[in-house]
Amino acid sequence: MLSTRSLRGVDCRSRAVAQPRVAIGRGRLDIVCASSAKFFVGGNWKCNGSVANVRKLVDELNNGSVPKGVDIVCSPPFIYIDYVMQHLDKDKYQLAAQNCWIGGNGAYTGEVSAEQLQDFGVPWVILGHSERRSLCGESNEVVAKKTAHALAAGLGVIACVGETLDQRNSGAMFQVLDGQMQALVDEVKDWSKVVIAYEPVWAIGTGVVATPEQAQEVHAYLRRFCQSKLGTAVADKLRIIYGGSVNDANCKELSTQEDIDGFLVGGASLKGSSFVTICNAAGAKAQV
Ligand SMILES: O=C(CO)COP(=O)(O)O
Repeated sequence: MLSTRSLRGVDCRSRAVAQPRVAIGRGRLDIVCASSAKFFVGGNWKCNGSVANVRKLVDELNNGSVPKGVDIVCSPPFIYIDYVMQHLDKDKYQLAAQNCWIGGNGAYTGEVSAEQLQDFGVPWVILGHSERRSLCGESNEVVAKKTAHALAAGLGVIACVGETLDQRNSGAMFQVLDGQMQALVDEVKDWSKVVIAYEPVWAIGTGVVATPEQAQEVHAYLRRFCQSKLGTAVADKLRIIYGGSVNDANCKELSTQEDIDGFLVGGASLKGSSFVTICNAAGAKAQV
């Protein structure tokens, strides 16, 4: 099936935009792309949960009706991964870790390697979340090297990027995103198992969600960045998902945006019914 991605006005910022395969009128440049990329919804449980409420959440998720044709990934804290793997309905949900070590196994106390995740059957890992960047000092280069290592170990990577409010307000947003993305471009050879999560730091856990227009502007920018660096084929297939105060009330409108290919959900992923609703909103777009 073919779908259309639009680059409104082909902004700007003097970025080279790869030649579209089809261009049609009204001042909009429409790029026809193969829509083999499934919508993607991740639930990042962060450092939340207890044995009792992880059990409850797993039950709620298993009882929920979620659309086929959407990749849905749950990311519990490491300590609950085994339980979740044993009990979560594998026909509906996949698993992700929230981090992994930058290299292979060895004397790295407290770390979990990508090889161990792969060995244990965890197919995805979230890397470069802003909480790890700010609280654990992970630089763009560290995140990129972790990403390359995890991909080489066979995992899929949800790589997070995003600006702080100060960076946005001071006009440094695109420069910050460029730095985060360029580090990935420098390290990653095969993008087929990468999902980019745009998570503006000011929207994470604040209840202040980006407007659909704000999110779309950045998603389109990130796609153009990838077009110019990696080519149209890679950029069109790359899933760029949005995270930051996504909930069951705002997900539908966000999902209608052209370049929003899914969500990375924090707080609302801890409530089974909300997460299931978000997965279904995404499913509505996936079936368009
Ligand atoms: O950080 C996030 C997902 O990784 C978003 O968190 P919230 O949905 O709680 O804002």
